[in-house]
Amino acid sequence: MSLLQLNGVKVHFPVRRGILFDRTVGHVYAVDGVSLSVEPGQTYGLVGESGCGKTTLGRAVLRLVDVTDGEVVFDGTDLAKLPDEEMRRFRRRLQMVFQDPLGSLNPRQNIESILSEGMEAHGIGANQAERRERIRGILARVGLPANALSRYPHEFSGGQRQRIGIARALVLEPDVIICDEPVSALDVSIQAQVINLLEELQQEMGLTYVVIAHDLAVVRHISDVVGVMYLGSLVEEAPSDTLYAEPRHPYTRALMSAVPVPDPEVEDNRERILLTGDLPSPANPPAGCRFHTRCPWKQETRCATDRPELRDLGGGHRVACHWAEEIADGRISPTHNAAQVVHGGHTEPAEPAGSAESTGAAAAVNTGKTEKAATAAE
Ligand SMILES: Nc1ncnc2c1ncn2[C@@H]1O[C@H](COP(=O)(O)OP(=O)(O)OP(=O)(O)O)[C@@H](O)[C@H]1O
Repeated sequence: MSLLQLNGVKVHFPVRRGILFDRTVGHVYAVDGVSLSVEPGQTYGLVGESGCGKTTLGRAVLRLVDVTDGEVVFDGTDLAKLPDEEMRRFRRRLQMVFQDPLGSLNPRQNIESILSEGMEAHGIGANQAERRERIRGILARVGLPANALSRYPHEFSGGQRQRIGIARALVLEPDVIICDEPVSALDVSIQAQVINLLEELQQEMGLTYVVIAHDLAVVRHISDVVGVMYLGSLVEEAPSDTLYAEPRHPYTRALMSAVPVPDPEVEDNRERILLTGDLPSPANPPAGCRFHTRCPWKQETRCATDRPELRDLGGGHRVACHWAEEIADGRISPTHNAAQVVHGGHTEPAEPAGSAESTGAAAAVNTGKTEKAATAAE
């Protein structure tokens, strides 16, 4: 059985107006019907552009924001509708590690006090001496010096502060840790150390992770399963290796094509899908497929009218695109009239504007390549 299962989770924030902010004039559809499951001991990676609802989804699992609709089933109990009093029993078992370690640590508390706080609240340790012993053990395990106990957050480097954030979650002996952009505030040289630490801790303690990140490289390394979010919904989900080898949703393909390849020769020749246009507002999402306004493969039928459900392609690979198979085998090519092909930074216009009806505009100059480089016309 899954340890954590989300069924149709929605988080809609009301947009209020008026002098007293008492008039609801609309909603921000931050999370709009997400279903996924996370198995015990697994890492589920959640990726997507800024504003797609990743953080809100993580916060909804912990009930830090109210769930508008849907279920958050943790270890057999739906947390979404649980009264606050009962939710307290589960709080300890679900912890979060934040992006900005300094911002999430009280600068006036020393490390012992920061780490003791949650333990006291959850009745862990009979007294302070016992709690201190436990904190010492955890600090050593996350690679911090013993004298860290009496020091303050500003005395540590960024990487050390993230280790404190991890220790703060660990002292509560959680089952699930939601890591929200755990390394994006850190130097690249430090990122791998923190990721490795998270992996080691997972193996030793049997932890289950949900790792939220905009950086595909981070998620790839650490995740068993990856879910890609766009404008409040999951558009694709697959075992990590499958997703990276065979991305099926146009948005996932665009995200992947933006990741640089370390080999300069490959990097110079590889093609990229450049998405133009801003992410639409989650307060006013497009009808039909939410990605259709930026999708190079947009079709006249269905895309603007029918919202695609996540459907199973087999082997745990799910995709929310009406045309995933046709795009994959080349039966559908990019359809817009402002296609660009980017070769290692050199931009060449494809067919002249107006050739949209020749649906192979970008494909024509991409013959034999796996990725189609294109920009959306809108
Ligand atoms: N409390 C709130 N009230 C109203 N709107 C909110 C609230 N919290 C988030 N939003 C909106 O919900 C949308 C999703 O935000 P969220 O922070 O979950 O995205 P994200 O993918 O995690 O982005 P980032 O990586 O920038 O944090 C955004 O448009 C955001 O402005």
